[in-house]
Amino acid sequence: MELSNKEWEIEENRLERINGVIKNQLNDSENSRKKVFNQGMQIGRDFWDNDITVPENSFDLKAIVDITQNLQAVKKEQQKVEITSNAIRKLKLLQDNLYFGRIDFQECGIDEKESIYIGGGTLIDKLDILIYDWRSPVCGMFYEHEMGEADYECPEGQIEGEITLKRQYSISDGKIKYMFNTDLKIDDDILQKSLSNNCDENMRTIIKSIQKEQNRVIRNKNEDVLIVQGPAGSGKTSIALHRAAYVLYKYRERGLKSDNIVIFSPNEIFNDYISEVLPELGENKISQTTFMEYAMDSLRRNLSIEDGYEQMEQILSGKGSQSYKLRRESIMFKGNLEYQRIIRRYIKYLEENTMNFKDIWFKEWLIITGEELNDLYYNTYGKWPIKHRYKEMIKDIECRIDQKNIKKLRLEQIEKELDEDNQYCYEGNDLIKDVFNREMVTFRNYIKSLLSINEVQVYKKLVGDKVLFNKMASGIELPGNIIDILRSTFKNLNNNRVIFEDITPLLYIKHSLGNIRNMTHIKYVIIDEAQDYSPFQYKLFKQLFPKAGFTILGDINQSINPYVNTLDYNIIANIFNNKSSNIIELHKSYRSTKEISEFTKRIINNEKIINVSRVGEKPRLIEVSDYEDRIKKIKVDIESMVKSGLESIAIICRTASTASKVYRDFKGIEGIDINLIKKEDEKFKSGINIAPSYLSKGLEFDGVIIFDGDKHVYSNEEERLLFYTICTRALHRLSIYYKENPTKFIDAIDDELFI
Ligand SMILES: Nc1ncnc2c1ncn2[C@@H]1O[C@H](COP(=O)(O)OP(=O)(O)OP(=O)(O)O)[C@@H](O)[C@H]1O
Repeated sequence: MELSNKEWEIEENRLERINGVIKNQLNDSENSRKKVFNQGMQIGRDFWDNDITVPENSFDLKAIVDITQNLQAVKKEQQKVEITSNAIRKLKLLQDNLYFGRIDFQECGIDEKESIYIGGGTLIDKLDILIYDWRSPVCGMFYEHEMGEADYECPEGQIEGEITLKRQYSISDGKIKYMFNTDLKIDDDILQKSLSNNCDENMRTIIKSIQKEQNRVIRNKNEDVLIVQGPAGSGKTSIALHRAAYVLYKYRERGLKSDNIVIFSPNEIFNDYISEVLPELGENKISQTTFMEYAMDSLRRNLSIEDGYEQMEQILSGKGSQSYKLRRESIMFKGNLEYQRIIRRYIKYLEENTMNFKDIWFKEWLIITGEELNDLYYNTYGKWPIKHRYKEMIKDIECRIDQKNIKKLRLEQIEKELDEDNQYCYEGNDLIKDVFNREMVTFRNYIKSLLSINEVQVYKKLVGDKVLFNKMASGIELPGNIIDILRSTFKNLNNNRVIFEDITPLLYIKHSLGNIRNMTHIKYVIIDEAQDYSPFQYKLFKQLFPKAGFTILGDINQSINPYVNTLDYNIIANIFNNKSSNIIELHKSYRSTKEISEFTKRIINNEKIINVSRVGEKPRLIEVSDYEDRIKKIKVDIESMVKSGLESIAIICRTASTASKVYRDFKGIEGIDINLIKKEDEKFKSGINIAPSYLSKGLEFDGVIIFDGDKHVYSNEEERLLFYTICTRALHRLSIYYKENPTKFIDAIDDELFI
């Protein structure tokens, strides 16, 4: 709807006021930052000029108080600088993206209606709220309601009323480029415009066009466990990050900070890709990690640990062999909850049954009897994890060494022994003390080795002892080749090798023994690509983060590893059975054009997926005669994509070894600047990339070229979801290359859906 000149004038005047207010606030903040910075510098200078130092080992109370006070003052000034710098950063962000929406809301029982302008942050001038943060309760109505009756919940309760106007804006360089009234949902112009853009090197925020179903996840009231299933491109990662921003906003007053939130994502490249969303939303970066990074930090340094990609590569390349079958069974068995039960029983067994301590002597002195040790282990400290019991028992032994006056007695004894033996010639007590200290080091090391527990040894004992394993597994159905699985697990552990599916049991054992601390400071955990974690991994997450709420987002149809998937979100909900959980399903997909989306949803035969995106070209199936022809045709394809304005293009190969070969072949071609995505990469580069299938997950590209969409390459039914996942990475163009026959996964797709 065209807006009148009068309307334009009103809006432009208001915008001018806002620009002025921001400019003034920025000036004030800059000045106050300078001031506090100078104050801080002055305190620092005085500190050094007055030479306030405390001599080493001094107990001069006045000097210590002086120094502490000065340090506190410097710290306070630093905090003030940080606060003003943050305010400046937020104001600048707001200046660049003022506001994008407005609703006029007439609250029931109140005469005056209020115009609420919605932007990336809050702007207040005196008592007037000029821009509302998109996360504030009242702004929820912008995403949730159309014109007419509307309500929202705020700390004071439910507010009801009517939306009498809904307007959207495009503002840049402090000027309104366009604006329009809309009584529709926000999946119109602004959304379409945003979706038709090329993708960036970094993921973007979507606050201007968050959709109703997405908003319900972002603002969901369930703070315990929220599980979201959504098709490829439904905005799960975007939602995850916007939810983190929302939670930070909502609980800021309760002290929630960005370092209390952690997000688990599939790999470092993906971490880099999403890293700018929160800063763009005015928040500090939250801690982003991968399961593998966590495992590497937590397990022993001397272990050689396989990552999920090596596991994946083995699954993709070892089909049919005996070792492949064993591996498949091992992955499936070790990821499930039955295996976790076996290990839980085993830990309990260790805690309750196995110890039979012997008397401990130092030379001729009995320090503690086996009976006393048993009593400490099973009774005094019996409620604690084994590691903590040992720690306390070592403290008790130390006490007894003191109580029994062992040092004095032994020093006398050593002196006597040395005197009796004429070959020693010494003066003073140094030699005697040295001898005693050495003896004590040896004794303490012996105690430590006696009272320590190592997760690898513990795990090895379980898988290396068939009788013990069967006892722990009683009543649990085991795979037919369990003996081989156990044998190979034992062999690996014996060689200090941990294969990917053994990481979770090992971490679980380590945690249960008390060798990993709970991360109680983490209050919110976000797990993206949730379908890639096994039920056992969820058990571990629950243990590691006992004080956290969870948002878990995934797509069952993108389970690229057929043997590690959660299959059913109810299983996850059950795992967190002490917390309330909600499962929300999304149905709309935004990433790909209608044509690509129609094509891809038929790969998995899922008619429920609704595409809200723009029109584009149909996917193309391209036959080649041989390898050279494939490279030649792909080169032409890339050139045509670049010519039509696409900026990021991915050639996706099934395995890493094919990707490396193709990369080498393309590297030699003039005029094409190409990058190979490797699992150890930490940065995501836009442009033309070659990637193995499993590393492209979560990412998106303007154009996607499936390098080896041949019948014999993607032949195994278990890889259907992998094929679906890689095709759904495309925004605007999708080409699938094959020789002789394409993969059977497209057999059921109507001919008119591709060219
Ligand atoms: N409401 C929205 N407004 C604008 N763009 C959106 C919206 N929702 C999603 N998008 C865009 O759609 C694309 C897909 O989003 P995202 O990667 O978050 O989806 P996903 O569900 O995590 O995908 P996948 O499971 O396939 O990895 C992104 O480019 C994102 O910016």
